[in-house]
Amino acid sequence: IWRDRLSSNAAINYFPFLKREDILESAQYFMGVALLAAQRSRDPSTQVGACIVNEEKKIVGVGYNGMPNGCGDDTLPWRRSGDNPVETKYFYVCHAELNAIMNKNSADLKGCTIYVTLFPCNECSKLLIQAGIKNVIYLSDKYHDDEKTVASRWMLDLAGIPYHEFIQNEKRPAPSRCFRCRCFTSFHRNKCMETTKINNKYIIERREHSTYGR
Ligand SMILES: Nc1ccn([C@H]2C[C@H](O)[C@@H](COP(=O)(O)O)O2)c(=O)n1
Repeated sequence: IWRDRLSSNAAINYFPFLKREDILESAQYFMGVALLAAQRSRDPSTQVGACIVNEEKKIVGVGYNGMPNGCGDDTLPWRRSGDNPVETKYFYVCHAELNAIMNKNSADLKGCTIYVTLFPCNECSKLLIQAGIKNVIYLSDKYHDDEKTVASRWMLDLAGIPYHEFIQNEKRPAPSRCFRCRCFTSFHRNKCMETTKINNKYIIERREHSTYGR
């Protein structure tokens, strides 16, 4: 019981190999990066972020929707509709996926996964397919029934690229704890490591103990 009451600072002295178990999952981290990137967008109605991750789970490209470089955020229109389509944003804005691909910091994107806050449109899916991206994880699908999205899904299906909605992991399972000492170090779930400090040195011994009685 007294170990339960130790502050985490004190606990690390008694259990030098103690590590945090309730860390951010990798998928949440990558979608989090995409959401953060989206906050850089100047689009007043829809901000989109994309994060491309390679097979080693390394981030290799991040982007958000914005006007092309050098074209000026204050010059081109941000509105959605107008008498003339030339006066709307749609002819100009670079999508998050395009920017994430163009910002890539690796030789190619073959086998990568893209985490994107909005389902890719048909133009973006063409880019993703041609870039060799193998998996799409999206957050919002608010244009699900638009013709562009229907065409997008068709192409992704034909190219054999799976797409999955990102599911927020709201209720995480409690991290496993040692039954006896209640520490969070999963590898000794039933094997408690007793640590004693003798002559300023930590002596660590493993003690088997039963799983009953917490
Ligand atoms: N997969 C997508 C889809 C759209 N975008 C960008 C393009 C526009 O800036 C904005 C959509 O604007 P709305 O029609 O909702 O006013 O989102 C993107 O980057 N990636």
